[in-house]
Amino acid sequence: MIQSLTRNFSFLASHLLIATNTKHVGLSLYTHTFCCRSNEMESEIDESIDMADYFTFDAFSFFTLAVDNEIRSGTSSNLGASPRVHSFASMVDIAIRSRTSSNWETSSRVCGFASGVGSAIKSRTPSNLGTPRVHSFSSGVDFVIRSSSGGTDLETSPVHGLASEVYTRNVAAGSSQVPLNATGLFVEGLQLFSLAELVDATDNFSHHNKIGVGSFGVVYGGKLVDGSEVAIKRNETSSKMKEFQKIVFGYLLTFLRRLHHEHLVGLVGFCEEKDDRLLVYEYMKNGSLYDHLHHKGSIVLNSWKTRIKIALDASRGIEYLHYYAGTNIYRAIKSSNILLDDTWTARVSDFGLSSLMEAAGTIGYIDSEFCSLYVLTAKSEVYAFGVVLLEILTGKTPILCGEDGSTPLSVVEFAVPPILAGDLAKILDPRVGAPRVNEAKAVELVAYTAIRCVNLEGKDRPSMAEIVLNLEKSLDIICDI
Ligand SMILES: Nc1ncnc2c1ncn2[C@@H]1O[C@H](COP(=O)(O)OP(=O)(O)OP(=O)(O)O)[C@@H](O)[C@H]1O
Repeated sequence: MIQSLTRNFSFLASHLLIATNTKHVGLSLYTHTFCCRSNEMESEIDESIDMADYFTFDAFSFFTLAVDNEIRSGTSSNLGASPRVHSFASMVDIAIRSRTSSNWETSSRVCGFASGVGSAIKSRTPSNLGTPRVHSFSSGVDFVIRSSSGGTDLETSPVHGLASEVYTRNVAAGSSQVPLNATGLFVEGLQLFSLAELVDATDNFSHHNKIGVGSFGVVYGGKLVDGSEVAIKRNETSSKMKEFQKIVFGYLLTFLRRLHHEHLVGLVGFCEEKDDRLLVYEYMKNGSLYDHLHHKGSIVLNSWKTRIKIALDASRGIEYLHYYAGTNIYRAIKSSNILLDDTWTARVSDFGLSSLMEAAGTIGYIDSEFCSLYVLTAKSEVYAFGVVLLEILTGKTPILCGEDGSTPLSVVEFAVPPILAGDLAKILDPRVGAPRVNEAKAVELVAYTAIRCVNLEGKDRPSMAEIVLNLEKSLDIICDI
């Protein structure tokens, strides 16, 4: 058991390095790489590792959660019996903060931790993190990774000790399969639901309660015992996908629980029982922007002021993800992921989630530059948001079916040439009607921003901060009327 644990921990630590090595590509490609590389690693380390062994990934998540929680709590150890982990966590925190001045404050410490260990290992010189203990920890990880024999000296290594402690705690908590359930304490800020509670909330996941299907699984509307309405995403997917979701679930939660913003759809809690993994979100009563633009034809959206306000709300949510959450984990900017609450305030949903389930994005929103360079950046997300702005202006879907069997056209191809030619009126959604004289200036500013977002090269596109400024100006103009 001890050898197996150590072997698995080394396997997982190897993936930690892969994560840091691919960080520039973003999380979605990281997860893609994760899947591909995991097979290679598996055979390098021990061919007998099978899917059942993946549960230690959750043990690893548990560990990072515990460390992270310790760092944030800044109080006496929640781990109680483990002051060593507490002081280790503090040390990692200091190391991470001293290394960069900026967004570690708000970004995921787990990511920072991975980066720190990754670069210390790669340097293989006295630690560039400044603290020898971090370096020696990373050396320990390195040693375990490199050792294919599972030799006895691993039993005394700090890595083994940590892994062992994590494992013991999981078993002591009564669940070797679903450690996060047993340690809900460490998923601070999220509610842990039992499956029975969610069965009750959704009338046993009835067809009547089903509100959609996405890459994570089926979405149900439900009501909790306290009367609050929620949207519940349940992993009703293939068994292969379920295995993958099992691996990434803890990782996903560590990201999502940190993200709070008035223009993001909040994650309320989760449930993890046997093969079931469910995410419980705030309920967005008025559905998606996509549905209103392309299916429902809601009269509420038949005003330029409302459309610009929705665009601004969404841009603020994405700006938060880019700058304040310190991570480009959002790979699903599209109008179906911009949801509207009961006050018609737009909130971005699915951040993080789609990035784990998909490699690059949805057709129609994929950055033109990504198609040639295969690298996703914040500017790829700006491109996708530009497509959303064009949908808002034109009322057209991202890909327009060709008339009379002609080749389908993207909304970018449809809208950009007339805008550049100064013929904006030609492409505006007729349901809203031509902007009045004073409105025209505001709508023009949105159009001008949109075409900059969909520039072929990322360097010519604006930042999310500039987009927010332009949309604020545009809304100000229209509100002054
Ligand atoms: N919090 C929510 N409140 C209300 N409806 C929601 C909520 N989350 C999702 N939905 C609805 O459920 C449907 C499916 O959503 P989901 O986010 O799972 O997939 P998607 O965004 O359509 O696709 P993908 O997962 O590929 O991005 C959407 O049409 C959306 O309108």
